Amino acid sequence: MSEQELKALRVRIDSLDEKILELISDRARCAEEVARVKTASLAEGEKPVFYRPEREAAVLKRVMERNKGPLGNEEMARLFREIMSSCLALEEPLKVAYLGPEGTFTQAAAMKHFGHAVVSRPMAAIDEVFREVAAGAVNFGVVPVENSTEGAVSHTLDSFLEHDMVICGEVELRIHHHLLVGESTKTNSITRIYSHAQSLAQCRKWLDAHYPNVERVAVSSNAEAAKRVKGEWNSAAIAGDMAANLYGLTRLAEKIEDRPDNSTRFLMIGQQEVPPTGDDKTSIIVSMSNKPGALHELLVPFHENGIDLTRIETRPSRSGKWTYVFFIDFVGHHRDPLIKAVLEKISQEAVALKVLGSYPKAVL
Ligand SMILES: O=C(O)C(=O)C[C@]1(C(=O)O)C=C[C@@H](O)C=C1
Repeated sequence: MSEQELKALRVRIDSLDEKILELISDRARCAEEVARVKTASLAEGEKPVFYRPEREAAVLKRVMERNKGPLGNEEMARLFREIMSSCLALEEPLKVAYLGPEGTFTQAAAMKHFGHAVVSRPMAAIDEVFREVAAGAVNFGVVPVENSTEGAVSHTLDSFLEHDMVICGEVELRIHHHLLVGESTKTNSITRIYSHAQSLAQCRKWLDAHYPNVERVAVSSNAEAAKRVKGEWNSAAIAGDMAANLYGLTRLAEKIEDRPDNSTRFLMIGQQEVPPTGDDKTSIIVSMSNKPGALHELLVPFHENGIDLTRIETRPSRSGKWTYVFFIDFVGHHRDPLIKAVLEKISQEAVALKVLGSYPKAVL
């Protein structure tokens, strides 16, 4: 390519950037207007609802449907995700608590769902995320709920039993783990590997093969593991890209998770109900009496009405020995007439039924 051609293309890019800049600013002014309209039309004592997950899902889907390339759908939606995040911040800067410290996969999930224009607050434990949301100190919380290799995150499920929370969104993240070392680590003298228990379990076979005699130390998060390794000459950490970059660690081995499709699903929790979008999921907790056939009774109405169950998890109820609750996710919104009828049928048989929330299926 000649210098001349390159120059001409850059002139074109500059001119397109000016147009994009103008359009984004127009869009941002629209969002300011939206905020004004939302505030003006309130009944007395009512608070404005600026964040609208159902609308955000529709905007992102529309972008993906209309995209003709060369950028891929996910890439294009990610750019619009950030534009919308900044527009929302003009209306109201969202405060989001997540399972910290900084650099966790949960933080990456929060950014993937809300974009980067939020005020994010790392919490030391899952329960603290729930408490921060319940206290109204933040608008939303982000917690991991299940991993494709290791199953349910029981701390999260148990927290739902203790707090009244509304699930308003979900996001899935492909999880890649790396073996990380600090500048002072002597790589052939590693005697200890830190990570979160879930991450150690997700890399069990790789560790058995490569570091069979090295002590595996479970810590509160993989970002915490990365933090510890910094000054220790004989240890390594298993963590992801965000933690590696944040703590300036070197990747001794990359993508060491046992399953290449290793993914984690995260939930957004808050106090706000989300209206139907036509492509939603619902999460409920049900406790049944401890009698033969109880689980069968619970599942029949879903089967008879052709409702797609996406997950069922059992946990001790914490209110009696050997009594259990079922966490169930299914496709549909609790305001859909069919789902309403099924939930009514189940509540006739159940000891207790609680709808944790209906929310748009993850778009990104
Ligand atoms: O449509 C709205 O209600 C808006 O507030 C606008 C907008 C957007 O930028 O598109 C911003 C924030 C909401 O979460 C959803 C959409």
